[in-house]
Amino acid sequence: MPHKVRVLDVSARDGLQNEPQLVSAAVKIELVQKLAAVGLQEIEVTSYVSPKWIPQMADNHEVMSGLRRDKNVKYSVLVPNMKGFEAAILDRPDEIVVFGAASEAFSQKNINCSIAHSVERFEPVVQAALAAGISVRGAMSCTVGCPYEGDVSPKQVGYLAGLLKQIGVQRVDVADTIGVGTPLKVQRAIEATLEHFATDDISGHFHDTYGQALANTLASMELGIWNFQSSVAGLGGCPYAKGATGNVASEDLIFMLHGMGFDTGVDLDALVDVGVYISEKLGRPTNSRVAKAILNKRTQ
Ligand SMILES: CC(C)(COP(=O)([O-])OP(=O)([O-])OC[C@H]1O[C@@H](n2cnc3c(N)ncnc32)[C@H](O)[C@@H]1OP(=O)([O-])[O-])[C@@H](O)C(=O)NCCC(=O)NCCSC(=O)C[C@@](C)(O)CC(=O)[O-]
Repeated sequence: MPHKVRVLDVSARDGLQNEPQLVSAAVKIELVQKLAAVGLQEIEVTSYVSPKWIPQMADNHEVMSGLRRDKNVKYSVLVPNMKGFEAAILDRPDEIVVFGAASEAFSQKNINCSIAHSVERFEPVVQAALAAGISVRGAMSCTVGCPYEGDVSPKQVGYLAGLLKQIGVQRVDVADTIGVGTPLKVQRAIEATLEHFATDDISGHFHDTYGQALANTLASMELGIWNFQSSVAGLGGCPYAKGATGNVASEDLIFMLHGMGFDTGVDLDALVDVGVYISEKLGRPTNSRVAKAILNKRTQ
């Protein structure tokens, strides 16, 4: 078991990117500010991708430049290529995220190129970011299962992790994009990643489609992993992973971690209110079971 944990909230990016109705930049800014105010130290804010592919993220500049930044918070953004990097750098993110996939089919659907080509595209982005003093994370989608190919082997995960390491990516996310992972499969994916990255440099990013995300979190912790990503109110999904639901809810993850005696630095009650804020803006109830329980208790 690790001695500490860190939670990175991805709701403003992963959580909202799949929403069919455009959410205003003002609401996104408010969401990010509220997440920082309740104690989250890492927040994924937006992505600099093609607005034709992901219209919800077209306001990336407006959102990033509209933030009142907290110096204790690391603000990250997704960047798929140099065009995205050139736009992102104007907004001075603390970290950029290049995003690849362990499955060829998902790579093609998501970023319109093969795994090998994606890494060629990432290389100058990584070099430019590091030269500018910006940290670089690599997201690895479909590390246990792919919506197009089915099971994904640890060998495929190790292949991508090795390529990302070679081009200078500093830390990586092991993502279960469609939430089909179960604890032992997730451990195999993490072990394949550990051949290239240190325990401290690996995060778990688990979608909760089949209700396995917390079990997968615990299984990752058994391997010493202590960085996890989640989304307030359990928002999220990728437009290229149909049927997959949101990330594990930040409220659920933090409730579990607090229950295990970890200090996340996050005020859970206040985080529940952030989930209520964004859920009301989206016009539907929260997906977080912990938030529902806390809200029920408040009305008793
Ligand atoms: C990667 C590309 C851009 C390649 O897209 P492409 O069509 O192959 O690229 P292209 O270079 O041929 O350019 C085509 C058009 O896109 C424009 N373009 C090109 N690049 C950019 C850019 N950076 N920003 C803005 N515009 C851009 C470019 O200027 C051109 O515009 P046009 O001349 O047709 O008007 C495209 O496929 C894309 O944007 N895909 C979006 C992928 C995405 O955002 N997916 C969701 C995030 S990943 C995820 O959710 C998974 C994760 C991370 O959460 C982990 C997990 O759970 O799995």
